[in-house]
Amino acid sequence: MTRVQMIGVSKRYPGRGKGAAQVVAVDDVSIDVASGEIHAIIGYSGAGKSTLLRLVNGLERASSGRILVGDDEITSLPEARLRAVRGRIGMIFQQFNLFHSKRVSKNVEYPLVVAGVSPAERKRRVAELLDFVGLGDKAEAYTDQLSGGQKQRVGIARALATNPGVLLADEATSALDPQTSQEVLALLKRVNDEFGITIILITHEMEVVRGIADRVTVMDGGRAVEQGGVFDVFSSPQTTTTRRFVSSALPTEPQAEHLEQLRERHRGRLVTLTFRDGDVDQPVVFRTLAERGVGVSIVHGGVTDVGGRSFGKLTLELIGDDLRVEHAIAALAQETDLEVLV
Ligand SMILES: Nc1ncnc2c1ncn2[C@@H]1O[C@H](COP(=O)(O)OP(=O)(O)OP(=O)(O)O)[C@@H](O)[C@H]1O
Repeated sequence: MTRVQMIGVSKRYPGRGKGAAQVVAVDDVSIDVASGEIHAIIGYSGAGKSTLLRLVNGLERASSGRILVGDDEITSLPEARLRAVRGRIGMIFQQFNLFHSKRVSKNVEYPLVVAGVSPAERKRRVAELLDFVGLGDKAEAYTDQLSGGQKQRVGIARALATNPGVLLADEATSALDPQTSQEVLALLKRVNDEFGITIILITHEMEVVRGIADRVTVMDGGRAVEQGGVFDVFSSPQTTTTRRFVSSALPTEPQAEHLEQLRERHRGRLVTLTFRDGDVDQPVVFRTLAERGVGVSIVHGGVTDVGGRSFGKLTLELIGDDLRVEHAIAALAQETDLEVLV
């Protein structure tokens, strides 16, 4: 069980070219990842995600701030000690980073050879790991004979070989099709559930966060701009970056252009209701409208699952006499999160 603490971490690179300003890739980021948590770091290209991950496993040194992995302070360890600590930090990559000319078993065995494990124990462990990732029958195959999903399974088996307390995943499912991506995410969830391994995954895909993460940090321009439980962050986004992510994967209110089209087809009043994990009883909404003699049709939105809780935005067209519609809106506004689209 391993906690990972990043405290005020920054990484600055010298500017490229004479007189160029330095690049602040990571800017005063603090993230406290609890032992056994799955923490997603999300952000667009250039936000500083990969740099932060390289600082956590000590591949690069932070310019300032502290990083602790369990009891080891990565930011102050000499290189020789860092090598030992890296054995307790597994890592998987978007492009899998396997040895293509080697058999699957040799890829998985490699970290055990480096760690000086005996041949008999290596053989036992490799068989156990390949069984765990569902590739027990592929031990003698060459990795370039495998599909993308199978290659990532080999990557996961290799990352687990030395029993790490933490697994770092760098865009681990970005090169995979949606179905295979879901299978790999399910495997990562098993790694977390069965071995209690803390997982930090960086991604630009909302589906990854929505599917398996407990908490999320949103990065933008090197800074952590939002942080918290997945449901809390995505159901009430505070920054433009988070809102853009949310709108790519969760139901939203119709955006300006779409709203125009909706108005052409729907002449009644348009309102958007937000539902957060059962805080509003949907039947109550429809009963309130019916009791007030207001007709309703759903014109946009939906309800979906975020971090195991339900979240939705429904845009409704309210149809009927103006006064009745006004009263219905006033009544709903008392009980729900309602926005009148003007
Ligand atoms: N070695 C380096 N030297 C100079 N600048 C760098 C270096 N590594 C990263 N950067 C810069 O730091 C910023 C953050 O890059 P980083 O790769 O960490 O972002 P990212 O969020 O992981 O994006 P991507 O998903 O595209 O990799 C970028 O502006 C990048 O150009």
